[in-house]
Amino acid sequence: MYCCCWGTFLCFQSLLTFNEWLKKWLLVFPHFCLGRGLIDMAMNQAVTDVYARFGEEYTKDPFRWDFVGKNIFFMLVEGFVYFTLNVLIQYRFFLDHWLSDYKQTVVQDEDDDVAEERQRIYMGGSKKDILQIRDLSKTYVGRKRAAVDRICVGVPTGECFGLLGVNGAGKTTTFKMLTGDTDVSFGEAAVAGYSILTEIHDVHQNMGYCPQFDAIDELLTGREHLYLYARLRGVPESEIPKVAEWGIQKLGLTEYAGCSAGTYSGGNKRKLSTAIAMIGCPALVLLDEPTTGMDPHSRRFLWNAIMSVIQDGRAVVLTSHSMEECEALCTRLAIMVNGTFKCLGTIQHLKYKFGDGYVVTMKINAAKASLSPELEPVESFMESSFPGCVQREKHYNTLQYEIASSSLARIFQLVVANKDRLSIEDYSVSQTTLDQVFVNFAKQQMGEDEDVTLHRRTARKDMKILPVKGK
Ligand SMILES: Nc1ncnc2c1ncn2[C@@H]1O[C@H](COP(=O)(O)OP(=O)(O)OP(=O)(O)O)[C@@H](O)[C@H]1O
Repeated sequence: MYCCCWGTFLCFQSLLTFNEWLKKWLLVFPHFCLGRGLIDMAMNQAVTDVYARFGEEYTKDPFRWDFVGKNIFFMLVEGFVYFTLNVLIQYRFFLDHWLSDYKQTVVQDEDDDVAEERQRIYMGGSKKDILQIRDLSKTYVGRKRAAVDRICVGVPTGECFGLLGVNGAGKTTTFKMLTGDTDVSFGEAAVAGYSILTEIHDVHQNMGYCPQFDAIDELLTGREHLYLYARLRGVPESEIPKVAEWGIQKLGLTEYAGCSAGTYSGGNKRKLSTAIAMIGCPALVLLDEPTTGMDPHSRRFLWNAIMSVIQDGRAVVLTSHSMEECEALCTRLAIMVNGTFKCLGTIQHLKYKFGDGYVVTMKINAAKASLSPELEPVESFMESSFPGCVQREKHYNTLQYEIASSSLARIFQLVVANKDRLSIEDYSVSQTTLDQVFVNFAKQQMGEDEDVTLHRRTARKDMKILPVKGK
């Protein structure tokens, strides 16, 4: 019995000590200080009431240190400390220091156009560009590999810059960093001279964004959306109806402008999202796959709207999985793989540099109607005239070759000169499509986690499906 009581007492003592210790340590939380202070004051009032019932006076100074004084003191100190901490976090004070290692790693195996653009940005050559991106990077928490890895680009006025890449390449993450939707892990970017790190409100004033998934309110009509966003963008009240009507006309939404957006088809929602991005004439318009789900007519309508933005001397950054769209709109483009730019330049330049050269298709005549066309002479002619050419297809009377290292004029010259001798009925010469260039790069994203470098034409053949050698 004695032991049991002694044990309980000891346990009680240690609990009391623990309680005292906890009451001290929990003072670092302002919520605890406030709560504890209020409880102590309430208890003090209860004790005063009890004393009063017995006709005695009980007064205790509430500001005493061991009463509410320490709680008030800690709350004051914490208010100052936490506010300072908040400001430092807001302005990325710690992040910049923690991530300083990022700066020191060198980008390896970079395409020369991408490296040239990087140098241009480093040397300050993009000062006049509407969008300047310098080493912009993002690594999501829990991810080993960066979703966006030190990309550099400058987009001048009057340019439509295309950002291509397979799913997961990092296009949307880039947009999210530019719009402030997600934190930047490293690097910086500026829109119309305003930094996305420190002047995001000014950035928003100069930027329109059409996100990949329509951010629209199902209950508002198309017109109401445009009114709302025009107001948010700071369009003067008297001009809002005019601006909203402009958006409705521009994107062909006249018929649906009065209907609630919840009833819109997928394509019309995209149109509305694009109209919202364009409202108020921002200097930079970011469009994340704006034509997804649109019919060809609407798509062309939207292309015209995008063209008018470029002609206005503003800039557009566009992501799309339609090469046709990129060919129609983009003045320059970059293909993103695993968060990095693998190539950058005009479409023609990329086709020439990374494309498979030219594709020659020939139809061969039979010497007599009863005989099969003779393909061997044409095959030996192609192999001797264009060493290294690759036979892509061989059918009954058709041959198709891929010629990497020859000029268009030489191909025409040789084929025309030997046309009759080789019984070539007709032929066509076409350049590599942007699709082929894209597919070559896309293979890298689908491959191993480790980056694979794509070199110019010499290395390109390694990546191709083996040609048909149907002899
Ligand atoms: N919130 C997130 N948390 C963790 N990882 C993410 C998050 N968002 C994107 N990622 C990862 O970052 C990488 C890039 O994704 P992102 O959405 O930017 O690609 P994308 O090029 O826009 O693809 P898509 O063409 O499908 O839109 C992917 O590997 C993706 O899984």
